[in-house]
Amino acid sequence: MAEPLIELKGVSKAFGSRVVLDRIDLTLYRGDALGIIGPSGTGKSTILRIIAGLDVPDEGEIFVQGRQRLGSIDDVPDSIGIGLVFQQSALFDSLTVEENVGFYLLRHSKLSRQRIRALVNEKLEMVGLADIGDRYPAQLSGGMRKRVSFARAIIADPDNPKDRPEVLLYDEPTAGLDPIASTVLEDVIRQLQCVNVGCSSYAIVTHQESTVRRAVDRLVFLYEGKIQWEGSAQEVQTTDHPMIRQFASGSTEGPIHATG
Ligand SMILES: Nc1ncnc2c1ncn2[C@@H]1O[C@H](COP(=O)(O)OP(=O)(O)OP(=O)(O)O)[C@@H](O)[C@H]1O
Repeated sequence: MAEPLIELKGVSKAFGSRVVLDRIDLTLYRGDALGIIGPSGTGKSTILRIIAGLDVPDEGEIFVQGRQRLGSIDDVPDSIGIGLVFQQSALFDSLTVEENVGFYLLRHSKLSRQRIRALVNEKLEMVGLADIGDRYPAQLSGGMRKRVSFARAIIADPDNPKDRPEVLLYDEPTAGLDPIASTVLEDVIRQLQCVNVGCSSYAIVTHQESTVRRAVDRLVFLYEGKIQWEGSAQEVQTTDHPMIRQFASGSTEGPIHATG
């Protein structure tokens, strides 16, 4: 049995009077490629923020490698690194792509500029954007900016293994990308899981069928604050669970109510 890295037990979260998560139990195991799916506004990003320690639940417990986390990441650092790849790509407009991707290493590592440049180029190549290091964000398409911010999120100091998160959380990494660019990122996500020893598990929030197919092994379906269904990425195609069938077909008829 794989080692549980992060466990949410009875986790609830409300914003004002709106209960977004209602006593959720969810475990992320070592080696997991977990997909979190569900209609918009059902709390998928909130779960990622709670796992990352950026948000604190109103109720429930969180265990990281069996040890209870008390408070947020600012209160007590976790025993493992957890990285969150945000949904929105916030690049610095006044910096080049190379400076954006190398931003963290330029400020926080002892690596030479030359080494950082090589690492930046490697990451840009991984996301299919070689040779754009000297451009500025304004000169890129929205999809390119998204891939640059992805490259920035996965760069780490190779001389400092602690710098590389063991758990990566992806919030809609392929949203708005064309099918080929999506495939490139889905492959990178898998590659990071398999190649880098320290980066063995991830959870990914997605609405893209191709991302579920290519980058996910296990899935949970979230609706009305609860995990309504759990299964493998293959089972999502075959299950007769009415919510999954409705969600997969995009029908407005069924147990899921369209929200604004
Ligand atoms: N900081 C906050 N303050 C108030 N409400 C919030 C906050 N964060 C999230 N919410 C609300 O909580 C609900 C769940 O948001 P969340 O972003 O987790 O949903 P989601 O499932 O990731 O949605 P989507 O698929 O559209 O990205 C939404 O109704 C949202 O408006």
